[in-house]
Amino acid sequence: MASLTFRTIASNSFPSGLADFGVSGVHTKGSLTVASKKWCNRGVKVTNVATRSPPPSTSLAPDIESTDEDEHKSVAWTSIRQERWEGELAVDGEIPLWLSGTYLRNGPGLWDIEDYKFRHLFDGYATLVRLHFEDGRLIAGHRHVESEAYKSAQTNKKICYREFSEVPKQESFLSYVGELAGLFSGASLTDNANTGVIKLGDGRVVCLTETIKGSIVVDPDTLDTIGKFEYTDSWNGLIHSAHPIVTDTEFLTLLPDLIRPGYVVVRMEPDSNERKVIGRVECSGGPAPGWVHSFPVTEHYIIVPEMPLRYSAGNLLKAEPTPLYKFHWYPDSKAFMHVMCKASGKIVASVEVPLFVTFHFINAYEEKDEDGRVTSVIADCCEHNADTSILDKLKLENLRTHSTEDVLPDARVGRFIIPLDGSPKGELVAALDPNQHGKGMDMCSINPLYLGRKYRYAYACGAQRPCNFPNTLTKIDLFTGTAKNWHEEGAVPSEPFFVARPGAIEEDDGVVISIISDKNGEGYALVLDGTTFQEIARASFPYGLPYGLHGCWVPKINV
Ligand SMILES: CC1=C[C@H](O/C=C(C)\C=C\C2=C(C)CCCC2(C)C)OC1=O
Ligand SMILES: CC(/C=C/C=O)=C\C=C/O
Ligand SMILES: [Fe+2]
Repeated sequence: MASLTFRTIASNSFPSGLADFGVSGVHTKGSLTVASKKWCNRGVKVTNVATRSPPPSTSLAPDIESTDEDEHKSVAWTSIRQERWEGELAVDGEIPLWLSGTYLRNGPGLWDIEDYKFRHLFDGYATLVRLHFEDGRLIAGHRHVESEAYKSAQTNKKICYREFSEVPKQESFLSYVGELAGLFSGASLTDNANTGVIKLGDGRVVCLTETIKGSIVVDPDTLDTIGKFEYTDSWNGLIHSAHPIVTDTEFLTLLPDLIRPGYVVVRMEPDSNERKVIGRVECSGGPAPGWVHSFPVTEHYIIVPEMPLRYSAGNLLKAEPTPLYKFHWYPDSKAFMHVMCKASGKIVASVEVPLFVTFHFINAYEEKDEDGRVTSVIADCCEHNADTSILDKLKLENLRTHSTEDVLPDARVGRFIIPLDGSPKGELVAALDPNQHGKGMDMCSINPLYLGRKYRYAYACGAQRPCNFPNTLTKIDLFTGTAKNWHEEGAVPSEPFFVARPGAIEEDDGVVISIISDKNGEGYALVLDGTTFQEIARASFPYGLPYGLHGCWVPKINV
Protein backbone atom coordinates (compact mmCIF):
# COMPACT_ATOMS: atom_id res chain seq x y z
CA MET A 1 0.00 0.00 0.00
CA ALA A 2 1.32 3.40 -0.93
CA SER A 3 1.38 6.01 1.75
CA LEU A 4 2.04 9.64 1.14
CA THR A 5 1.83 12.95 2.89
CA PHE A 6 1.03 16.22 1.26
CA ARG A 7 0.54 19.75 2.23
CA THR A 8 -2.18 21.81 0.66
CA ILE A 9 -1.06 25.37 0.26
CA ALA A 10 -3.56 28.16 -0.07
CA SER A 11 -2.34 31.06 -2.23
CA ASN A 12 -2.59 33.40 0.69
CA SER A 13 -3.75 33.16 4.23
CA PHE A 14 -7.30 32.06 4.77
CA PRO A 15 -8.85 30.45 7.80
CA SER A 16 -8.43 26.70 7.66
CA GLY A 17 -6.76 26.94 4.26
CA LEU A 18 -3.62 25.20 5.47
CA ALA A 19 -3.56 21.59 6.37
CA ASP A 20 -1.18 18.70 6.70
CA PHE A 21 -2.75 15.48 5.64
CA GLY A 22 -1.52 11.94 5.80
CA VAL A 23 -3.02 10.05 2.95
CA SER A 24 -2.92 6.39 2.41
CA GLY A 25 -4.41 4.83 -0.59
CA VAL A 26 -3.91 2.23 -3.22
CA HIS A 27 -2.73 3.38 -6.59
CA THR A 28 -4.65 1.66 -9.23
CA LYS A 29 -5.51 3.28 -12.51
CA GLY A 30 -5.46 7.00 -12.16
CA SER A 31 -2.74 8.94 -10.49
CA LEU A 32 -2.39 12.58 -11.24
CA THR A 33 -0.41 15.50 -10.00
CA VAL A 34 -2.11 18.81 -9.65
CA ALA A 35 0.36 21.54 -10.31
CA SER A 36 -1.79 24.27 -11.72
CA LYS A 37 -2.11 27.53 -9.84
CA LYS A 38 -5.75 27.39 -10.68
CA TRP A 39 -6.49 25.56 -7.46
CA CYS A 40 -3.92 27.46 -5.45
CA ASN A 41 -2.27 24.16 -4.62
CA ARG A 42 1.22 23.07 -5.35
CA GLY A 43 2.29 19.51 -5.84
CA VAL A 44 -0.84 17.97 -4.45
CA LYS A 45 -0.74 14.29 -5.13
CA VAL A 46 -4.14 12.91 -5.72
CA THR A 47 -5.00 9.28 -5.91
CA ASN A 48 -8.23 8.33 -7.51
CA VAL A 49 -9.40 4.77 -7.69
CA ALA A 50 -11.58 4.72 -10.70
CA THR A 51 -13.03 2.10 -12.92
CA ARG A 52 -11.89 4.26 -15.77
CA SER A 53 -8.84 6.52 -15.99
CA PRO A 54 -9.41 10.13 -15.04
CA PRO A 55 -9.49 12.28 -18.16
CA PRO A 56 -6.74 14.27 -19.80
CA SER A 57 -7.27 17.92 -19.08
CA THR A 58 -5.65 21.15 -20.03
CA SER A 59 -5.66 22.38 -16.49
CA LEU A 60 -4.27 19.28 -14.82
CA ALA A 61 -0.87 17.92 -15.46
CA PRO A 62 -1.88 14.34 -15.70
CA ASP A 63 0.06 11.21 -16.48
CA ILE A 64 -3.12 9.67 -17.66
CA GLU A 65 -4.00 7.83 -20.78
CA SER A 66 -7.27 8.61 -22.37
CA THR A 67 -9.44 5.67 -23.21
CA ASP A 68 -11.38 5.65 -26.41
CA GLU A 69 -14.07 3.84 -24.53
CA ASP A 70 -16.55 6.65 -24.82
CA GLU A 71 -17.25 10.33 -24.70
CA HIS A 72 -18.36 10.19 -21.11
CA LYS A 73 -15.60 10.13 -18.57
CA SER A 74 -17.71 11.16 -15.62
CA VAL A 75 -16.34 9.89 -12.33
CA ALA A 76 -19.71 10.28 -10.59
CA TRP A 77 -19.91 6.54 -9.97
CA THR A 78 -16.26 5.76 -9.35
CA SER A 79 -14.53 5.40 -6.03
CA ILE A 80 -12.31 8.02 -4.56
CA ARG A 81 -9.82 6.47 -2.21
CA GLN A 82 -7.89 9.54 -1.29
CA GLU A 83 -8.81 10.04 2.33
CA ARG A 84 -8.43 13.79 2.61
CA TRP A 85 -7.92 16.84 0.53
CA GLU A 86 -8.39 20.53 1.11
CA GLY A 87 -7.61 23.58 -0.97
CA GLU A 88 -8.88 26.89 -2.20
CA LEU A 89 -10.73 26.83 -5.50
CA ALA A 90 -10.51 29.58 -8.08
CA VAL A 91 -13.95 31.05 -8.61
CA ASP A 92 -15.41 31.92 -12.01
CA GLY A 93 -18.14 34.48 -11.47
CA GLU A 94 -19.01 35.98 -8.14
CA ILE A 95 -19.97 34.35 -4.90
CA PRO A 96 -22.23 36.73 -2.95
CA LEU A 97 -20.38 38.26 -0.02
CA TRP A 98 -23.27 37.44 2.31
CA LEU A 99 -22.75 33.70 1.71
CA SER A 100 -20.72 32.93 4.78
CA GLY A 101 -20.57 29.42 6.13
CA THR A 102 -19.99 25.83 5.18
CA TYR A 103 -21.96 23.54 2.93
CA LEU A 104 -21.35 19.90 3.81
CA ARG A 105 -22.43 17.07 1.54
CA ASN A 106 -22.39 13.40 2.43
CA GLY A 107 -22.74 10.38 0.20
CA PRO A 108 -21.26 7.05 -0.75
CA GLY A 109 -17.90 7.58 -2.45
CA LEU A 110 -15.91 4.38 -2.18
CA TRP A 111 -17.36 1.22 -3.67
CA ASP A 112 -14.20 -0.91 -3.98
CA ILE A 113 -12.45 -2.85 -1.25
CA GLU A 114 -9.50 -4.56 -2.90
CA ASP A 115 -11.12 -6.87 -5.44
CA TYR A 116 -14.52 -6.66 -3.83
CA LYS A 117 -16.84 -4.36 -5.75
CA PHE A 118 -20.05 -3.03 -4.27
CA ARG A 119 -22.98 -3.24 -6.62
CA HIS A 120 -25.38 -0.59 -5.40
CA LEU A 121 -25.01 3.18 -5.09
CA PHE A 122 -26.16 3.10 -1.45
CA ASP A 123 -23.44 0.66 -0.39
CA GLY A 124 -20.44 2.96 -0.81
CA TYR A 125 -18.45 4.21 2.19
CA ALA A 126 -19.37 7.69 3.35
CA THR A 127 -17.49 10.57 1.78
CA LEU A 128 -17.95 14.12 3.00
CA VAL A 129 -17.36 17.11 0.77
CA ARG A 130 -16.96 20.54 2.31
CA LEU A 131 -17.43 23.92 0.61
CA HIS A 132 -16.50 26.78 2.90
CA PHE A 133 -17.66 30.17 1.64
CA GLU A 134 -16.22 33.35 3.05
CA ASP A 135 -15.70 36.83 1.60
CA GLY A 136 -16.49 35.61 -1.90
CA ARG A 137 -13.88 32.88 -1.66
CA LEU A 138 -14.24 29.13 -1.55
CA ILE A 139 -12.20 26.49 0.29
CA ALA A 140 -13.12 22.93 -0.56
CA GLY A 141 -12.19 19.61 0.98
CA HIS A 142 -13.25 16.04 1.18
CA ARG A 143 -12.72 13.12 3.47
CA HIS A 144 -14.10 9.69 4.25
CA VAL A 145 -16.11 9.20 7.42
CA GLU A 146 -14.23 6.82 9.67
CA SER A 147 -17.02 4.46 10.63
CA GLU A 148 -16.22 1.04 12.08
CA ALA A 149 -17.48 -0.45 8.81
CA TYR A 150 -15.07 1.67 6.77
CA LYS A 151 -12.09 1.16 9.06
CA SER A 152 -12.54 -2.59 9.30
CA ALA A 153 -12.95 -2.89 5.53
CA GLN A 154 -9.67 -0.99 5.11
CA THR A 155 -7.88 -3.13 7.67
CA ASN A 156 -9.26 -6.51 6.68
CA LYS A 157 -9.50 -5.82 2.93
CA LYS A 158 -13.05 -7.08 2.91
CA ILE A 159 -16.44 -5.91 4.05
CA CYS A 160 -17.14 -6.86 7.63
CA TYR A 161 -20.64 -5.48 8.16
CA ARG A 162 -23.99 -5.74 6.39
CA GLU A 163 -24.32 -2.76 4.10
CA PHE A 164 -27.44 -1.61 2.25
CA SER A 165 -27.30 -4.48 -0.25
CA GLU A 166 -24.20 -6.50 0.62
CA VAL A 167 -23.66 -9.12 3.28
CA PRO A 168 -20.14 -10.19 4.32
CA LYS A 169 -19.23 -13.63 3.00
CA GLN A 170 -18.91 -16.27 5.70
CA GLU A 171 -16.28 -18.97 5.62
CA SER A 172 -17.97 -21.55 7.83
CA PHE A 173 -21.43 -22.53 8.96
CA LEU A 174 -20.56 -21.39 12.47
CA SER A 175 -19.54 -17.93 11.35
CA TYR A 176 -22.70 -17.79 9.22
CA VAL A 177 -24.83 -18.47 12.30
CA GLY A 178 -22.86 -15.90 14.29
CA GLU A 179 -23.32 -13.30 11.59
CA LEU A 180 -27.04 -13.95 11.44
CA ALA A 181 -27.33 -13.60 15.22
CA GLY A 182 -25.50 -10.29 14.83
CA LEU A 183 -28.24 -9.12 12.51
CA PHE A 184 -30.78 -9.34 15.31
CA SER A 185 -28.56 -7.70 17.91
CA GLY A 186 -27.43 -5.11 15.38
CA ALA A 187 -23.78 -6.08 15.81
CA SER A 188 -23.38 -7.11 12.18
CA LEU A 189 -25.22 -4.07 10.77
CA THR A 190 -23.20 -1.29 9.22
CA ASP A 191 -22.53 2.09 10.80
CA ASN A 192 -21.51 3.48 7.39
CA ALA A 193 -23.09 6.92 7.78
CA ASN A 194 -23.30 7.64 4.05
CA THR A 195 -26.71 9.18 3.50
CA GLY A 196 -26.92 12.65 4.97
CA VAL A 197 -25.40 15.13 7.34
CA ILE A 198 -27.28 17.37 9.75
CA LYS A 199 -26.47 20.23 12.07
CA LEU A 200 -28.27 19.89 15.37
CA GLY A 201 -29.60 22.94 17.20
CA ASP A 202 -26.64 22.75 19.58
CA GLY A 203 -24.14 22.91 16.70
CA ARG A 204 -23.11 19.25 16.63
CA VAL A 205 -22.79 17.93 13.09
CA VAL A 206 -23.88 14.32 12.60
CA CYS A 207 -23.62 12.02 9.58
CA LEU A 208 -26.50 9.60 9.26
CA THR A 209 -27.74 6.51 7.51
CA GLU A 210 -30.70 4.23 8.15
CA THR A 211 -29.05 2.24 10.93
CA ILE A 212 -29.20 4.04 14.26
CA LYS A 213 -25.65 2.97 15.07
CA GLY A 214 -24.59 4.80 11.89
CA SER A 215 -24.98 8.22 13.55
CA ILE A 216 -21.48 9.68 13.58
CA VAL A 217 -20.37 13.09 14.83
CA VAL A 218 -17.90 14.96 12.63
CA ASP A 219 -16.04 18.24 12.82
CA PRO A 220 -17.43 20.52 10.10
CA ASP A 221 -14.12 22.41 9.79
CA THR A 222 -11.66 19.53 9.54
CA LEU A 223 -14.11 16.75 8.60
CA ASP A 224 -12.49 14.69 11.34
CA THR A 225 -14.62 11.84 12.63
CA ILE A 226 -15.24 12.69 16.28
CA GLY A 227 -17.12 9.56 17.30
CA LYS A 228 -20.43 7.82 17.57
CA PHE A 229 -23.52 9.78 18.45
CA GLU A 230 -24.77 7.67 21.36
CA TYR A 231 -28.49 7.89 22.05
CA THR A 232 -28.99 7.71 25.81
CA ASP A 233 -32.65 6.61 25.83
CA SER A 234 -33.84 3.02 26.07
CA TRP A 235 -35.13 2.49 22.51
CA ASN A 236 -33.44 -0.68 21.29
CA GLY A 237 -34.63 -0.77 17.68
CA LEU A 238 -31.96 -0.75 15.00
CA ILE A 239 -33.23 1.59 12.30
CA HIS A 240 -34.59 5.06 11.89
CA SER A 241 -35.54 7.44 9.11
CA ALA A 242 -32.49 8.64 7.21
CA HIS A 243 -33.97 12.15 7.18
CA PRO A 244 -34.91 13.49 10.58
CA ILE A 245 -36.52 16.92 10.67
CA VAL A 246 -33.94 19.18 12.27
CA THR A 247 -34.43 22.78 13.37
CA ASP A 248 -32.65 24.99 15.89
CA THR A 249 -35.05 23.77 18.57
CA GLU A 250 -35.63 20.10 17.87
CA PHE A 251 -34.80 16.84 16.12
CA LEU A 252 -37.79 14.72 15.14
CA THR A 253 -37.54 11.25 13.71
CA LEU A 254 -39.44 8.03 13.06
CA LEU A 255 -38.40 4.68 14.49
CA PRO A 256 -39.99 1.86 12.51
CA ASP A 257 -41.01 -1.02 14.76
CA LEU A 258 -40.50 -4.28 12.90
CA ILE A 259 -41.69 -6.46 15.78
CA ARG A 260 -45.04 -4.78 16.41
CA PRO A 261 -45.62 -3.19 12.97
CA GLY A 262 -45.79 0.53 13.50
CA TYR A 263 -43.72 3.66 13.97
CA VAL A 264 -42.58 5.44 17.10
CA VAL A 265 -42.36 9.21 16.69
CA VAL A 266 -39.64 10.77 18.83
CA ARG A 267 -38.22 14.18 19.61
CA MET A 268 -34.77 15.14 20.87
CA GLU A 269 -33.80 18.57 22.17
CA PRO A 270 -30.56 20.41 21.51
CA ASP A 271 -27.76 19.52 23.98
CA SER A 272 -29.43 16.18 24.62
CA ASN A 273 -28.89 12.65 23.29
CA GLU A 274 -32.20 11.42 24.58
CA ARG A 275 -35.11 10.80 22.23
CA LYS A 276 -38.45 11.23 23.94
CA VAL A 277 -41.54 9.51 22.61
CA ILE A 278 -44.25 11.79 21.20
CA GLY A 279 -46.55 8.98 20.11
CA ARG A 280 -46.97 5.81 18.16
CA VAL A 281 -48.65 4.91 14.88
CA GLU A 282 -49.92 1.39 14.30
CA CYS A 283 -49.65 0.15 10.75
CA SER A 284 -52.97 0.01 8.92
CA GLY A 285 -51.91 -2.76 6.55
CA GLY A 286 -49.22 -5.28 5.76
CA PRO A 287 -46.93 -7.47 7.85
CA ALA A 288 -44.34 -4.76 8.47
CA PRO A 289 -44.00 -0.98 8.45
CA GLY A 290 -43.44 0.78 5.14
CA TRP A 291 -39.95 2.08 4.42
CA VAL A 292 -39.62 5.57 5.89
CA HIS A 293 -36.55 7.08 4.32
CA SER A 294 -38.07 10.49 5.08
CA PHE A 295 -41.29 12.09 6.34
CA PRO A 296 -42.73 15.61 6.46
CA VAL A 297 -44.08 17.87 9.18
CA THR A 298 -46.45 20.84 9.31
CA GLU A 299 -46.55 23.50 12.02
CA HIS A 300 -48.67 21.30 14.31
CA TYR A 301 -48.46 17.79 12.88
CA ILE A 302 -46.04 15.02 12.10
CA ILE A 303 -47.01 13.07 8.99
CA VAL A 304 -46.19 9.36 9.04
CA PRO A 305 -46.27 7.79 5.58
CA GLU A 306 -47.09 4.09 5.29
CA MET A 307 -45.78 3.06 1.89
CA PRO A 308 -46.62 -0.40 0.49
CA LEU A 309 -42.87 -0.85 -0.05
CA ARG A 310 -42.35 -2.42 3.36
CA TYR A 311 -39.36 -3.71 5.32
CA SER A 312 -39.10 -7.46 4.70
CA ALA A 313 -37.78 -9.86 7.32
CA GLY A 314 -37.34 -12.49 4.60
CA ASN A 315 -35.23 -10.25 2.42
CA LEU A 316 -33.26 -9.06 5.43
CA LEU A 317 -32.08 -12.62 5.98
CA LYS A 318 -30.95 -13.16 2.39
CA ALA A 319 -27.25 -13.04 1.69
CA GLU A 320 -27.65 -11.93 -1.92
CA PRO A 321 -29.50 -8.77 -2.93
CA THR A 322 -33.09 -9.19 -4.11
CA PRO A 323 -34.55 -6.79 -6.70
CA LEU A 324 -36.08 -4.80 -3.86
CA TYR A 325 -33.17 -5.29 -1.45
CA LYS A 326 -34.41 -5.34 2.16
CA PHE A 327 -37.94 -4.45 1.13
CA HIS A 328 -40.98 -6.05 -0.43
CA TRP A 329 -43.81 -4.49 -2.44
CA TYR A 330 -47.21 -5.31 -0.93
CA PRO A 331 -49.80 -3.61 -3.15
CA ASP A 332 -52.63 -5.44 -1.40
CA SER A 333 -51.58 -4.00 1.93
CA LYS A 334 -52.50 -0.55 0.56
CA ALA A 335 -50.93 2.78 1.37
CA PHE A 336 -51.77 5.18 4.17
CA MET A 337 -50.90 8.58 5.52
CA HIS A 338 -51.14 9.17 9.27
CA VAL A 339 -51.26 12.59 10.89
CA MET A 340 -50.06 12.91 14.47
CA CYS A 341 -50.50 15.99 16.63
CA LYS A 342 -47.03 17.11 17.65
CA ALA A 343 -48.14 18.43 21.03
CA SER A 344 -50.29 15.48 22.18
CA GLY A 345 -49.06 12.52 20.12
CA LYS A 346 -52.69 11.80 19.18
CA ILE A 347 -53.51 10.57 15.69
CA VAL A 348 -55.87 13.06 14.07
CA ALA A 349 -56.16 11.26 10.72
CA SER A 350 -55.23 7.92 9.19
CA VAL A 351 -56.34 7.82 5.58
CA GLU A 352 -55.89 5.39 2.75
CA VAL A 353 -54.14 6.94 -0.25
CA PRO A 354 -53.26 5.64 -3.72
CA LEU A 355 -50.18 3.41 -3.85
CA PHE A 356 -46.95 5.41 -3.96
CA VAL A 357 -43.16 5.08 -3.96
CA THR A 358 -40.99 7.85 -2.58
CA PHE A 359 -37.62 8.35 -0.96
CA HIS A 360 -38.03 12.03 -0.26
CA PHE A 361 -40.77 14.21 1.10
CA ILE A 362 -40.37 17.83 0.07
CA ASN A 363 -42.57 19.69 2.56
CA ALA A 364 -46.06 19.75 4.07
CA TYR A 365 -48.46 22.38 5.34
CA GLU A 366 -51.93 22.89 6.77
CA GLU A 367 -54.87 24.21 4.73
CA LYS A 368 -57.38 26.24 6.72
CA ASP A 369 -60.94 27.40 6.16
CA GLU A 370 -62.16 30.99 6.55
CA ASP A 371 -62.46 30.49 10.30
CA GLY A 372 -58.86 29.41 10.58
CA ARG A 373 -59.73 25.77 11.22
CA VAL A 374 -57.34 23.23 9.69
CA THR A 375 -59.30 21.26 7.09
CA SER A 376 -56.55 19.25 5.46
CA VAL A 377 -52.85 18.62 5.31
CA ILE A 378 -50.95 18.91 2.03
CA ALA A 379 -47.78 16.79 1.81
CA ASP A 380 -45.50 16.86 -1.24
CA CYS A 381 -42.91 14.27 -2.20
CA CYS A 382 -40.72 13.13 -5.10
CA GLU A 383 -43.00 10.31 -6.22
CA HIS A 384 -41.97 7.52 -8.57
CA ASN A 385 -45.44 6.71 -9.95
CA ALA A 386 -45.79 3.79 -7.54
CA ASP A 387 -43.00 2.04 -9.43
CA THR A 388 -40.29 0.42 -7.31
CA SER A 389 -37.88 -0.08 -10.23
CA ILE A 390 -35.97 3.09 -9.28
CA LEU A 391 -34.24 1.10 -6.51
CA ASP A 392 -32.69 -1.31 -8.96
CA LYS A 393 -31.87 1.47 -11.43
CA LEU A 394 -29.50 2.78 -8.78
CA LYS A 395 -27.25 -0.26 -9.19
CA LEU A 396 -23.78 0.90 -10.16
CA GLU A 397 -23.70 -1.17 -13.33
CA ASN A 398 -26.78 0.72 -14.56
CA LEU A 399 -25.42 4.09 -13.56
CA ARG A 400 -22.09 3.38 -15.26
CA THR A 401 -23.77 2.50 -18.53
CA HIS A 402 -23.65 5.43 -20.93
CA SER A 403 -26.14 4.41 -23.53
CA THR A 404 -28.57 6.80 -25.10
CA GLU A 405 -31.46 4.72 -23.83
CA ASP A 406 -33.94 6.60 -21.71
CA VAL A 407 -34.03 4.30 -18.69
CA LEU A 408 -34.71 6.67 -15.78
CA PRO A 409 -38.21 5.85 -14.54
CA ASP A 410 -40.63 8.78 -14.49
CA ALA A 411 -41.21 10.74 -11.32
CA ARG A 412 -43.36 13.68 -10.31
CA VAL A 413 -44.12 15.99 -7.43
CA GLY A 414 -46.68 13.78 -5.72
CA ARG A 415 -49.09 15.87 -3.67
CA PHE A 416 -51.08 14.16 -0.92
CA ILE A 417 -54.27 15.86 0.16
CA ILE A 418 -55.11 14.48 3.58
CA PRO A 419 -58.54 15.47 4.89
CA LEU A 420 -58.87 16.04 8.61
CA ASP A 421 -62.66 15.74 8.65
CA GLY A 422 -62.75 12.01 9.31
CA SER A 423 -62.94 10.97 5.63
CA PRO A 424 -61.32 7.56 5.15
CA LYS A 425 -59.43 8.41 1.97
CA GLY A 426 -56.91 10.97 0.86
CA GLU A 427 -55.83 11.95 -2.63
CA LEU A 428 -52.54 11.82 -4.48
CA VAL A 429 -52.09 14.07 -7.51
CA ALA A 430 -49.22 15.57 -9.49
CA ALA A 431 -48.63 19.09 -8.18
CA LEU A 432 -47.53 20.21 -11.65
CA ASP A 433 -47.15 18.74 -15.11
CA PRO A 434 -44.12 16.43 -14.75
CA ASN A 435 -42.97 17.43 -18.25
CA GLN A 436 -41.95 20.73 -16.67
CA HIS A 437 -39.03 18.90 -15.05
CA GLY A 438 -38.54 16.16 -17.64
CA LYS A 439 -40.47 13.62 -15.57
CA GLY A 440 -37.44 13.20 -13.35
CA MET A 441 -37.72 14.36 -9.77
CA ASP A 442 -35.65 13.61 -6.70
CA MET A 443 -33.11 15.02 -4.25
CA CYS A 444 -35.07 18.07 -3.17
CA SER A 445 -34.63 21.10 -0.94
CA ILE A 446 -36.69 24.12 0.09
CA ASN A 447 -36.06 27.37 1.90
CA PRO A 448 -35.84 25.98 5.47
CA LEU A 449 -37.77 28.98 6.80
CA TYR A 450 -40.80 27.51 5.00
CA LEU A 451 -40.57 24.11 6.69
CA GLY A 452 -44.09 22.99 7.55
CA ARG A 453 -45.62 26.15 6.04
CA LYS A 454 -47.35 26.91 2.77
CA TYR A 455 -44.48 27.30 0.35
CA ARG A 456 -44.03 28.13 -3.29
CA TYR A 457 -40.63 26.88 -4.41
CA ALA A 458 -38.87 23.52 -4.39
CA TYR A 459 -35.45 22.75 -5.84
CA ALA A 460 -34.63 19.25 -7.06
CA CYS A 461 -32.84 17.18 -9.68
CA GLY A 462 -34.92 16.72 -12.80
CA ALA A 463 -34.30 15.08 -16.14
CA GLN A 464 -33.37 16.02 -19.66
CA ARG A 465 -34.07 12.84 -21.54
CA PRO A 466 -32.77 10.44 -22.65
CA CYS A 467 -30.94 9.72 -19.40
CA ASN A 468 -30.30 7.02 -16.82
CA PHE A 469 -30.16 9.33 -13.80
CA PRO A 470 -31.52 12.78 -12.94
CA ASN A 471 -29.26 15.18 -14.88
CA THR A 472 -30.74 18.66 -14.42
CA LEU A 473 -31.31 21.06 -11.59
CA THR A 474 -34.86 22.25 -11.46
CA LYS A 475 -36.59 25.08 -9.62
CA ILE A 476 -40.26 24.33 -9.26
CA ASP A 477 -42.86 27.02 -8.80
CA LEU A 478 -45.81 25.26 -7.18
CA PHE A 479 -48.03 28.34 -7.53
CA THR A 480 -47.70 28.65 -11.30
CA GLY A 481 -47.00 24.96 -12.00
CA THR A 482 -43.84 25.79 -13.94
CA ALA A 483 -40.15 24.94 -13.61
CA LYS A 484 -36.84 26.56 -14.54
CA ASN A 485 -34.18 24.03 -15.47
CA TRP A 486 -30.37 24.05 -15.47
CA HIS A 487 -28.64 21.48 -17.62
CA GLU A 488 -25.16 20.83 -18.95
CA GLU A 489 -24.68 17.97 -21.37
CA GLY A 490 -23.21 14.88 -19.72
CA ALA A 491 -23.18 16.44 -16.25
CA VAL A 492 -24.47 14.74 -13.10
CA PRO A 493 -25.52 17.34 -10.52
CA SER A 494 -26.08 16.48 -6.89
CA GLU A 495 -28.98 17.72 -4.76
CA PRO A 496 -29.54 21.47 -5.22
CA PHE A 497 -29.30 22.97 -1.75
CA PHE A 498 -31.00 26.29 -1.05
CA VAL A 499 -29.38 28.83 1.28
CA ALA A 500 -31.48 31.90 2.08
CA ARG A 501 -29.92 35.36 2.03
CA PRO A 502 -29.91 36.72 5.60
CA GLY A 503 -32.72 39.26 5.87
CA ALA A 504 -34.48 38.04 2.73
CA ILE A 505 -38.20 38.73 2.37
CA GLU A 506 -38.91 36.65 -0.74
CA GLU A 507 -38.94 32.86 -0.41
CA ASP A 508 -36.47 32.35 -3.27
CA ASP A 509 -34.06 35.14 -2.30
CA GLY A 510 -30.87 33.18 -1.84
CA VAL A 511 -28.59 30.81 -3.69
CA VAL A 512 -28.69 27.19 -4.71
CA ILE A 513 -25.52 25.14 -4.27
CA SER A 514 -24.81 21.93 -6.13
CA ILE A 515 -21.73 19.84 -6.88
CA ILE A 516 -21.41 18.72 -10.46
CA SER A 517 -19.58 15.75 -11.95
CA ASP A 518 -18.98 16.78 -15.53
CA LYS A 519 -18.66 14.59 -18.58
CA ASN A 520 -14.88 15.06 -18.72
CA GLY A 521 -14.30 13.40 -15.39
CA GLU A 522 -13.85 16.67 -13.59
CA GLY A 523 -16.13 18.41 -11.18
CA TYR A 524 -17.08 21.79 -9.87
CA ALA A 525 -19.09 23.55 -7.23
CA LEU A 526 -21.95 25.49 -8.78
CA VAL A 527 -23.81 28.45 -7.31
CA LEU A 528 -27.11 29.45 -8.90
CA ASP A 529 -29.20 32.48 -8.10
CA GLY A 530 -32.24 31.23 -6.18
CA THR A 531 -34.60 33.59 -7.99
CA THR A 532 -33.46 33.58 -11.62
CA PHE A 533 -31.85 30.13 -11.43
CA GLN A 534 -28.99 31.51 -13.48
CA GLU A 535 -25.42 30.51 -12.73
CA ILE A 536 -23.61 33.12 -10.67
CA ALA A 537 -20.39 31.23 -9.88
CA ARG A 538 -18.59 27.98 -10.42
CA ALA A 539 -15.32 26.68 -9.05
CA SER A 540 -13.54 23.60 -10.38
CA PHE A 541 -12.07 20.94 -8.15
CA PRO A 542 -8.59 19.66 -8.97
CA TYR A 543 -10.19 16.30 -9.75
CA GLY A 544 -13.66 14.89 -10.09
CA LEU A 545 -15.49 13.72 -7.02
CA PRO A 546 -18.06 10.96 -6.91
CA TYR A 547 -21.77 11.74 -6.74
CA GLY A 548 -23.09 12.57 -3.29
CA LEU A 549 -26.49 12.49 -1.66
CA HIS A 550 -27.56 15.02 0.98
CA GLY A 551 -26.11 18.12 2.53
CA CYS A 552 -26.55 20.73 5.23
CA TRP A 553 -25.53 24.31 5.87
CA VAL A 554 -23.43 25.36 8.83
CA PRO A 555 -23.63 29.16 8.98
CA LYS A 556 -20.63 31.12 10.12
CA ILE A 557 -21.36 32.39 13.58
CA ASN A 558 -20.26 36.01 13.96
CA VAL A 559 -18.80 36.51 17.40
C1 LIG B 1 -31.85 5.42 0.30
C2 LIG B 1 -30.82 4.93 1.20
C3 LIG B 1 -30.72 3.80 1.80
C4 LIG B 1 -29.50 3.71 2.54
O1 LIG B 1 -29.58 2.87 3.53
C5 LIG B 1 -28.53 2.29 4.09
C6 LIG B 1 -28.62 1.25 4.89
C7 LIG B 1 -27.43 0.80 5.53
C8 LIG B 1 -29.88 0.58 5.09
C9 LIG B 1 -30.03 -0.52 5.76
C10 LIG B 1 -31.26 -1.23 6.03
C11 LIG B 1 -32.49 -0.94 5.48
C12 LIG B 1 -32.73 0.13 4.49
C13 LIG B 1 -33.69 -1.71 5.81
C14 LIG B 1 -33.59 -2.48 7.04
C15 LIG B 1 -32.32 -3.16 7.18
C16 LIG B 1 -31.08 -2.31 7.00
C17 LIG B 1 -30.02 -3.27 6.54
C18 LIG B 1 -30.72 -1.75 8.33
O2 LIG B 1 -28.95 4.92 2.45
C19 LIG B 1 -29.71 5.65 1.59
O3 LIG B 1 -29.48 6.76 1.22
C1 LIG C 1 -30.33 9.20 -5.67
C2 LIG C 1 -31.74 8.91 -5.35
C3 LIG C 1 -32.15 8.63 -4.01
C4 LIG C 1 -31.39 8.81 -2.93
C5 LIG C 1 -31.82 8.52 -1.60
O1 LIG C 1 -31.36 9.08 -0.62
C6 LIG C 1 -32.69 8.88 -6.28
C7 LIG C 1 -32.43 9.18 -7.61
C8 LIG C 1 -33.32 9.04 -8.62
O2 LIG C 1 -34.52 9.41 -8.69
FE1 LIG D 1 -32.30 10.52 1.03
